[in-house]
Amino acid sequence: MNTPTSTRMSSLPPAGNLNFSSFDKSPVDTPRRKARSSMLPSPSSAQPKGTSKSPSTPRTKKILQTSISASPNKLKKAMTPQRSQSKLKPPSSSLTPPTAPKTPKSPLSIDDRTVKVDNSLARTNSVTPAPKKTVRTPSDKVARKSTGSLLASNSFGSTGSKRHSLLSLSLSASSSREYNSDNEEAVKVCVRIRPVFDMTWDQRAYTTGPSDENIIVRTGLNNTDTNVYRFDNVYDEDVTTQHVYETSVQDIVESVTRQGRNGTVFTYGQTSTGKTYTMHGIISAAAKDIFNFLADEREKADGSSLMTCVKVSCMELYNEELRDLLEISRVSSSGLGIREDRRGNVHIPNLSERIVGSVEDLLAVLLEADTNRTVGSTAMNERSSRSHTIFRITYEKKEAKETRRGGAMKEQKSQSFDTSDSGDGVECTLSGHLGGDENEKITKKMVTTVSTLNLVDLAGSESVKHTGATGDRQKEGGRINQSLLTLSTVLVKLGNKDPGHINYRDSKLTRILKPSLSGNARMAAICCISPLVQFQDESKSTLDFASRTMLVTTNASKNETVEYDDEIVGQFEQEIERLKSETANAEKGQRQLAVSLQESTEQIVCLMASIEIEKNKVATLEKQNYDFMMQVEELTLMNEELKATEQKQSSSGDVALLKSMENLTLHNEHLEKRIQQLVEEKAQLEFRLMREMNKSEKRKGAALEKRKQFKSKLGDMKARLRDDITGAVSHPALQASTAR
Ligand SMILES: Nc1ncnc2c1ncn2[C@@H]1O[C@H](COP(=O)(O)OP(=O)(O)OP(=O)(O)O)[C@@H](O)[C@H]1O
Repeated sequence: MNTPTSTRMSSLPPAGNLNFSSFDKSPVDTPRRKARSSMLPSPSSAQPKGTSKSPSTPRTKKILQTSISASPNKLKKAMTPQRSQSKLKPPSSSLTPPTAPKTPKSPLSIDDRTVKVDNSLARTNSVTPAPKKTVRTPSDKVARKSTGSLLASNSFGSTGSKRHSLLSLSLSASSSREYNSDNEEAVKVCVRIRPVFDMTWDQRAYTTGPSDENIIVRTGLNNTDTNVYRFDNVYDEDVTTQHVYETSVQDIVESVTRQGRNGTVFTYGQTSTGKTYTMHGIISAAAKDIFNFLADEREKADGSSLMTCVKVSCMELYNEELRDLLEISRVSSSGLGIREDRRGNVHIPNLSERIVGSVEDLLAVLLEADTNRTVGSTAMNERSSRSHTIFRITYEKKEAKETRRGGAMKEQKSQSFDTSDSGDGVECTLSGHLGGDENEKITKKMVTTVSTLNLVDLAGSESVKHTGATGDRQKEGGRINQSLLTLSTVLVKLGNKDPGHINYRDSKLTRILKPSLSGNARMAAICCISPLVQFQDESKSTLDFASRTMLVTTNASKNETVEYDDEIVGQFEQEIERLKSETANAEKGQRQLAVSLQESTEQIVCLMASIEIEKNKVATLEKQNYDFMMQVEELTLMNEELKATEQKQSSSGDVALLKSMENLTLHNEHLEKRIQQLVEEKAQLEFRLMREMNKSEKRKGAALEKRKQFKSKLGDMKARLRDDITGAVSHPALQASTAR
C-alpha cells in the first residue's frame, strides 16, 4: 500500500470550532468586490427575491495592465485568502442560512485599496447586462453541442453580441450529436472563475459576458486578441457557490429525489482554483434541498405509505488506490476493490455507508471524510487535495401503491408493507381505509427507487512550474495529471458521434465513474479557473476540457423497481404499463409531428412575408431605376442645349482672328511641306555623294593597280637592260678593241 506522504488536516482547527460559513449564500467580500461595491447596487436591492440570478453578478470589468514577475510564494499569496486554513467548516447547529465569511485580509489598508480602485475605475469597461437565460429548446441544445469549437475575433466589441455567438455556433453545429430519446441531454458544463485576494495580482486574462454563457479569453501580444468560449454558465469571481448550485446543479439534485435518476457533479481544474471550496458548498446546498424535499414528501404522504432513507459514503482515490474515508482504519493493504456486474453497475465492496437523518448529520459525515482526506501543501495551495474524492448520497424510497380497477384507475395509499430493511431515517406507517365497491379489483405494489448523487471533487491538475513540487509531491502530481488525462480521453471519445470502444479500465477514476459517464446519470461539470494571466496556459487547458465535455450526452433512466402482491396480476400490470408507455410515446410522436407541422406553417408564413418584403424592395428599385432614367434623359437634353448654345456663340466670334489663324495654319503647313522637301533633297544628295565616293574609290584602286603593273614592267626592263649592257661589255670584240 502506498503510504501517503501528505499531511492529514494538520492545518485544520479542531472540528468543534469550525462552521459552514464558507458555503454562504452571500458573496465573498473580496477586494475586487469591495472595489466595485461603491458603484453596484447592494445584493438585496439588486436581486428580487425568488429569482435564481445571483444578487451580485456585475458585468462591469476592471482591467489593469501591470507587469508581474511570478514567484511561487507570491502566487500562493495571491491565490490564498488570508483567513482560516480550513476548507471545511462543521455544520451550524441549526438549518439557518450560513453567514457571510469574513473579508480576507489584504496587504493594503482600506485607504490604499480605495486609491487603487479609483485608478482602475477610470479604465472600467461597462458591458451591457446579458438577457436573462431562457429555457433551452432542442435546437439550442444541438447548437450548443457544437461549442467545443473556439470562436475567434479581434475585438471585444465584435464578439460581444450573443446573437453573433449563436450564429457562429450554429454554423459549426454539423459535428453535434442528435438527441435520440426523451432523457438524452448534454452534460451541463459551467466555468467558475475564482477570486484573487491580493490586489497586486491584477493582470487578468479573462472576462465574462456579455451573456452569462460567455467567457472571453484575451491572448496575443498585449492581450489584444480575444477568443470566446461558450458554456452553459460562466461564473465571474464574485458569484456565490449558492448561485452556482442553483443554476447548474439544483435540477440534477431534484431529479435524483423526485424522479429517481442518478446524478453526477464534478469539479475540475488547476490546483487551487476553488474546486473543493465549490464542491463543499454544493454538497451543503444539495443536503438542504434533499432534506427539504424529504420533509415535503413525508408531509404529503401523511406518515402513511412512504419509506425514505438517505445514505452517504465517501471514498478517495489516492495514487490509484481507493480508500474509504469513513472507515479509514479498515482499509486493506491494497485499498478497496472495484466490481462491475453484468449490467454494467459498479460496486465498491466493503465501502461503508452512513444513514443520515438531517442536513447536520450529512455535513458531519462530510467533515469527517474531509478530515481523513489526503492533503498536502504546495506553493499554490496550503491544503491541496492530493486525491480525487467521491462523496456519494444515495436516496432510497419505497412506496406502497394500489391500483384500483373497475372503471377509472386510481392509486391510493397502502395498508401495509414490509419494513424489514428500514433503518434510521426510514418511515413506515399504515394507511387508513381502502374504499371502493365490491367489483373493484385492487392491485397492490411496492415501488422502490434507489438513486445516487455522486459529488466528485477531482484533484487539481498541476504544473511543477507553479506548484514548485519536488519528490513525492511531484510524483503525486504526475499521477493526478495522468488520471485526469485518462478522464479527458474518455470524455473526448464519448463526445464523438461514433465513440467505438472506450477503455474505462485505464484508470480507477474512469472505472468508478463509468456508470455515470456511460450514460445513466444526469451530469454537470464545474470547471474552475484562475483569472490571472500567469495561469493562462492551465486555464486554457481547463477550458478545452470543458469544451470537450460539452459534447458528451447522457441518458439517465429511472432507477425504479416494482413488486406486485399477486404475480399474475403483476404481469398484467406490467403489460398495461408497457402499453401505456407505448401509447404515450405514440401520442408524443403525434404531438411532435403537430409541432413540426406548426413550425413549417410558421416558416411558410415567414417566407411569404419575406417574399413580400423582397417584392417591395424590387418595386422600390424599379422606381429608383425609372427616376434615374428620367434624370439621364433630362441631362441628355440639357447637354444638347448646351452644345447648341456653344455653337451659336462660336459662329458670332472674331472672324479676323479666325482668318489669321487659318493663314497661320496654312503657312505652317507650307513650312512643314518645305521642311519635308529639304529633308528629301538632303537624302538624295547624301545618296549621290556616297555613289561618287564609291566610284572614286574604285578608280583609285584601278590606278594603284596600274601603277603596280608599270613598276613591275619597269623593273623587268631595267633588268633586261642591265643584262644587255653586261653582255655587250663582255663581248670579245669589245674586249679586243678595248685592249687595243
Ligand atoms: N470562490 C471562492 N471564494 C473564496 N475563497 C475561495 C474561492 N475559491 C477558492 N477559494 C479559496 O482558495 C483556496 C484554494 O481553494 P481550494 O482548496 O478549494 O482549491 P482546489 O482547486 O480544491 O485546490 P487543489 O486542487 O490543490 O486541492 C482555499 O483557501 C479556498 O477557501
